[in-house]
Amino acid sequence: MSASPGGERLVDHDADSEDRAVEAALRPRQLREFIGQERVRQQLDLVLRAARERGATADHVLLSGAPGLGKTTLSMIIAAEMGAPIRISSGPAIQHAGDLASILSSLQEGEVLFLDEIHRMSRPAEEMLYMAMEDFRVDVIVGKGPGATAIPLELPPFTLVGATTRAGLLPPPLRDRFGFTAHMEFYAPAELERVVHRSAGLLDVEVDPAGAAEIAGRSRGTPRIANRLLRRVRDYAQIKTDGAIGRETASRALEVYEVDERGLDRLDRAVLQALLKLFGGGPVGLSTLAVAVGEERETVEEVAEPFLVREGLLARTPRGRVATPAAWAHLGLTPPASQPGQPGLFGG
Ligand SMILES: Nc1ncnc2c1ncn2[C@@H]1O[C@H](COP(=O)(O)OP(=O)(O)OP(=O)(O)O)[C@@H](O)[C@H]1O
Repeated sequence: MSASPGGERLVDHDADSEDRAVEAALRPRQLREFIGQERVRQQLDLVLRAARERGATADHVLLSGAPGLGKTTLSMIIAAEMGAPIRISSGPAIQHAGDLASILSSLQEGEVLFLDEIHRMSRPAEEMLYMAMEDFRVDVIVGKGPGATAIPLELPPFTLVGATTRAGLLPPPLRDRFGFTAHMEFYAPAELERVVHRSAGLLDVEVDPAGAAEIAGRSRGTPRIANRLLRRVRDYAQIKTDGAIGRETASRALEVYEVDERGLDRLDRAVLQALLKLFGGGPVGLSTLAVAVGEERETVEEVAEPFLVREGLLARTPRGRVATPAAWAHLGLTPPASQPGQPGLFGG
């Protein structure tokens, strides 16, 4: 997983090393323990149960969705539900067709192969995967130049679970070879509250419903972030209070870590503040905005903006970045009255 620009952020969707160390302990192991994603769960349940009843290997599954929504967890659940072993690798780790051939040729019958970031696989490996998925066969090329020969290699039936941040990043021939595609959505606050309660139980932390709601509301719809905020609030509670987490403790702790009640962190707020206070709400060009907050253009564009756009606080327009009325309200500021004859972009 690539590190985000802009340094370590508590609200980053990607896993840091601490996350990876605890995530294994917090992962649901069975489909019925997996919180939220009702539709995906129901559909997957049917796919897996039907395959089990037929005594067959499950169809290939493509999982798409933002980092931290549970794709790795689901792939492990698929293996567990099928009573099959799992092999984990990722697109960037498979740069040569030979890398893939060696993984495929060592799979056991029915094994689940999880390929994270499958859209980042090299072209030759991708082409080898087409045949492997469809015919459970690969051609291993031996030798070079005119003397090279293709040796066909039969593979045992396996289930490929591919994960990608966007299914649209996949070439259609690859996408079409998955029998089941599931798109994972951001989680609703009530679902994240359940994630917080469940993780608190596993970590042996006491959290009341209001405390869980406070953490869930700041977690950007993402279980990984909910789990991370829970751990930071636990630290605070341990040092500053009796260790139990209620609304007050959660909100004080997250103030210390600069994650506001909507899940914005220092960088997100700096971008909004510059946009509102220095540029009257825009439109302003991305580069100008980046200079104003003292960050790289890419950091503003890739790290801060996606969440601000998703939250309806910022809009990208052909004339530049524009704050929405919700942005003014969130920072407790009043938008300037629009010029006569020049209605605001949002009808103000
Ligand atoms: N539906 C869920 N219920 C409970 N916990 C969840 C759920 N989804 C994810 N989690 C927890 O969130 C953390 C991150 O999940 P996971 O690693 O599966 O995400 P991911 O989508 O694979 O992310 P990445 O693409 O970055 O690898 C894990 O600790 C996992 O236990």
